[in-house]
Amino acid sequence: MKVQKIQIFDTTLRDGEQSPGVNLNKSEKFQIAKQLERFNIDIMEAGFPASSKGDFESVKEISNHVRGCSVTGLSRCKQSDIDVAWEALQGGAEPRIHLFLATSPIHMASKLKMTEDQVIERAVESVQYAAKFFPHIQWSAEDACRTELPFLAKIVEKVIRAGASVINIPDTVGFITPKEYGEVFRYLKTNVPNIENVILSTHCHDDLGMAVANSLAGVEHGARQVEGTINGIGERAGNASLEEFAVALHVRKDYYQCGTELVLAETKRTSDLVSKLTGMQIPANKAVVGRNAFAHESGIHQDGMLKNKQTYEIISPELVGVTADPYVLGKLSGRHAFKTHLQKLGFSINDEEMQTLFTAFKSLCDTKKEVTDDDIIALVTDNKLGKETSVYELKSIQVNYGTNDVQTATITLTHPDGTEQCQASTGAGSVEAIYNTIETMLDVPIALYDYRIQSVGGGRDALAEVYVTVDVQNHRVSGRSVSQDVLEASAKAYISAVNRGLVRTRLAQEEAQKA
Ligand SMILES: CC(=O)SCCNC(=O)CCNC(=O)[C@H](O)C(C)(C)COP(=O)(O)OP(=O)(O)OC[C@H]1O[C@@H](n2cnc3c(N)ncnc32)[C@H](O)[C@@H]1OP(=O)(O)O
Ligand SMILES: CC(C)C(=O)C(=O)O
Ligand SMILES: [Mg+2]
Repeated sequence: MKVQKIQIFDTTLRDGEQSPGVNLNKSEKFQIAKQLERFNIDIMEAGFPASSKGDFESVKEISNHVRGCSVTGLSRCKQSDIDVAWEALQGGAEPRIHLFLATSPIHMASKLKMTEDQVIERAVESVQYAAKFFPHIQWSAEDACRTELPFLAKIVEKVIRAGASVINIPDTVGFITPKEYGEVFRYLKTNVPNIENVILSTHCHDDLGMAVANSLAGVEHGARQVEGTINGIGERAGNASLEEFAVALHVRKDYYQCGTELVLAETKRTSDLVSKLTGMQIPANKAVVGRNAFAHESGIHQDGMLKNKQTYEIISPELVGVTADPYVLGKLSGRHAFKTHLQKLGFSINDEEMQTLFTAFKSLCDTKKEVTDDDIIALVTDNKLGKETSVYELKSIQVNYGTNDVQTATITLTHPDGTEQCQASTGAGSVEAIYNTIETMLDVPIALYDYRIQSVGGGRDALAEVYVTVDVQNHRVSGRSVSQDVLEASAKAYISAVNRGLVRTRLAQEEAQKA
């Protein structure tokens, strides 16, 4: 099967920056440009040089330093814009200008206040003027998809004759449907002489959620360049999302018989960088790059995936550089996924334990939105602890506190072997004094990793809820306790984490012996 190459024209740094609220500085634009180079895009629209001094500087810097692709800048059909664009782009490897002029009746009459003939004349003279400097000229018919087709064909013919080598057909307001967009390309191909000598390009906006579908329809009807942005950012509802487009072509190569030369493994990294620097968050359910794009939560899907990934996965996450665990445990998960997750955490569980743990897991899911690995470890260790008598237990606690005193805690603890011990130690604060005292009585070294406190309920009689995370012999475990008293809750949470840590250590030793 012969696969036709589709050129990727990335306009994240121009149309993407037109997203309300996005304002990239020179260094941020440069960082994105270097990542786009690694992504191996074909053409990078680095900005609109005549729009501001800052954008001019950015385009110039990118054009001088990016070598893996052709760099372009947007320009109105205006000599002064073209001059500024040449100044910014001339140092590049393959300088390219992107000229545009609106062709729809509403844009010509209301915005440009020009007749059809004046628009043709302006477009032609601008292309001819730009051709004195630039080896590559792209010309765009802004609002092409609301333009009368005979006029569109007429102006396209004239600008090709004037020297444009790429003709872009933007759906500027995201209005067209895939079938109609395909028709526009078909019409131009049959009505414009010499059109086979130029590259036809798509540029679709997502106002009706059809930007990627329209781009694909353009490709089906002869477009060989596709414009879009990373994460689909851009003016209003944004542009065609390049990662969605490229992955659609890759996965459905059998249908489109076309492909890009993007390094798809760089997709996630590129998307994350653009999201971070633009401040535009990626919706969790966004195709290809959303947090949930490769995650399976429901039991039937997880079971299918565990038996054969192809049951529910049409894109392999590795293809686009995603490494996250695809199985999300939640209230809709089933036993197969739960057991597999336990195995991944290093626990082999017999059928009887599995029954108890799965029931405990389901009731935890009813009360907690997100069940983490820490929660699952706590479930397993608590299940063991429930049957254990050999644990540390807090018998009594007394704290001596005063603003001018050294804080001292006196604690009585029962050891796993049943013996009782009483110790006192000091600390910079009451909680530290408690933890120092407990540590002097433990047989294993403990490192406190995290301590959090919150109140449960309101008013004077609110309860204190304390979460503690500790490291016990290379195992990170958490403990929790609720009490009317902050210090008692702190001590109990700590001891609960220590007990879990000891069980966790022993379970790991047992697993190692089995192996
Ligand atoms: C569909 C798109 O995405 S097009 C790109 C949109 N991007 C931007 O506009 C971002 C950058 N723009 C800017 O910084 C400013 O708009 C500038 C610097 C380009 C121009 O600013 P100003 O000179 O103050 O003009 P302003 O933006 O208010 O109006 C645009 C002018 O350009 C004219 N114009 C619009 N498109 C074109 C074009 N393709 N070719 C020639 N003239 C054009 C308008 O008719 C208007 O002219 P007028 O002043 O004679 O009425
Ligand atoms: C400048 C052009 C190509 C554009 O962004 C549009 O028409 O949407
Ligand atoms: Mg646009």
